Amino acid sequence: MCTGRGAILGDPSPSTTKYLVTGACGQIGAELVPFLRAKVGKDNVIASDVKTSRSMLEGGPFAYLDVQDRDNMARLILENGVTHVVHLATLLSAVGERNPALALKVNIHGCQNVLELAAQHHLSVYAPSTIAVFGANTPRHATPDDTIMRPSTIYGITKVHQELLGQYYADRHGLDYRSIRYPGIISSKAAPGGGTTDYAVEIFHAALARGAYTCFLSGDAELPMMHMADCLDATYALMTAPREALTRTTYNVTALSFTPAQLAEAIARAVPGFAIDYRPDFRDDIARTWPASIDDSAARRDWGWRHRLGLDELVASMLNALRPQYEKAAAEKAAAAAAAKQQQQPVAAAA
Ligand SMILES: NC(=O)c1ccc[n+]([C@@H]2O[C@H](COP(=O)([O-])OP(=O)(O)OC[C@H]3O[C@@H](n4cnc5c(N)ncnc54)[C@H](O)[C@@H]3O)[C@@H](O)[C@H]2O)c1
Ligand SMILES: C[C@@H](O)[C@H](N)C(=O)O
Repeated sequence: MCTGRGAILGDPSPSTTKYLVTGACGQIGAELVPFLRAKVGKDNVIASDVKTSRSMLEGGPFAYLDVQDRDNMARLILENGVTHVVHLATLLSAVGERNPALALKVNIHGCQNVLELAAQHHLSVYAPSTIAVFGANTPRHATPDDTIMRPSTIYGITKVHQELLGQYYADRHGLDYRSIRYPGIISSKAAPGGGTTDYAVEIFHAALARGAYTCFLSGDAELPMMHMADCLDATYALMTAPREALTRTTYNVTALSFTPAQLAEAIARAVPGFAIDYRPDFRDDIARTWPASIDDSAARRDWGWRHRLGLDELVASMLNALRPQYEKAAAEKAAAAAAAKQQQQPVAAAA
């Protein structure tokens, strides 16, 4: 049996659209799921993952789904009348290098299951790709959409596979498959899941907690980046763009590029005395193979992509979002220390 709706991503009308989001509890899903629910109604977005959180359970429908389990994925799709799959379940670059066998299984089989079921049941698919599809012999500056793709990480290899397979299903089966090659995504809600660009989130927590950060990339490792607010806007813009406006299945998208040293300087302007030092590890070697900047002119031309946050706005947004939790923690710590001191005083006086 097919659900047979022939859904297209460009038609997000609340009455016909039902999203299944895989890997929904990760850095991007934790914000994309509420964002989509605000657009199409909470019951029309089924979140799924192999882990969960209180906010995910309270926010709307949630199902356990290991993307390697094709039968369970099929059951969820058919029982819920799913029309669109947003496929986020992936092992990122650093965790992928630590466990390549698992990354191959989750990333390759997960993507194959999504695409096969989508073709069979006439669903649409949005599945992000990444700058990790590029490699050491790709042009590093203003990297175009179509260029050399010989990645050095298992993550990058699985994402090239995803891009090619998505294109294949679009060509051979008319599948509405859409993808953005995200740069590093910077956000304040969920922690990043183990990538090379994670430093650009960790640094804000360290600045507020300790006023100092030891970076696992070198100071001059320039990479393309984007704030989550821009990531959500770009994602929804591509998902809802009219199909006839699109000239490709996978688009480069970026907002800005910076090095760890430049980010640290911008943070120090807002957190006086903030200091950074560098202890590069294997992730620095990965970063050296990725683009420093991206040409996203096709996205800007075809579906009107425009980013909103530059470096200073991004830094201000992250610090404003995170500061209350660190101020609360500091106040609680001070209150606990004062209470402990008070308890000790009568003992000291009696002695
Ligand atoms: N965050 C970024 O900076 C970034 C950049 C480029 C591309 N992307 C892409 O965006 C997508 C989402 O990335 P993210 O940053 O949210 O990743 P993440 O690591 O934060 O989240 C991935 C989620 O997948 C889940 N997962 C792992 N194995 C699973 C399995 N077998 N079945 C089901 N779920 C499983 C994890 O529990 C986790 O919640 C990925 O396709 C990634 O390649 C992310
Ligand atoms: C860039 C991206 O795909 C992810 N943030 C990683 O570093 O692995």
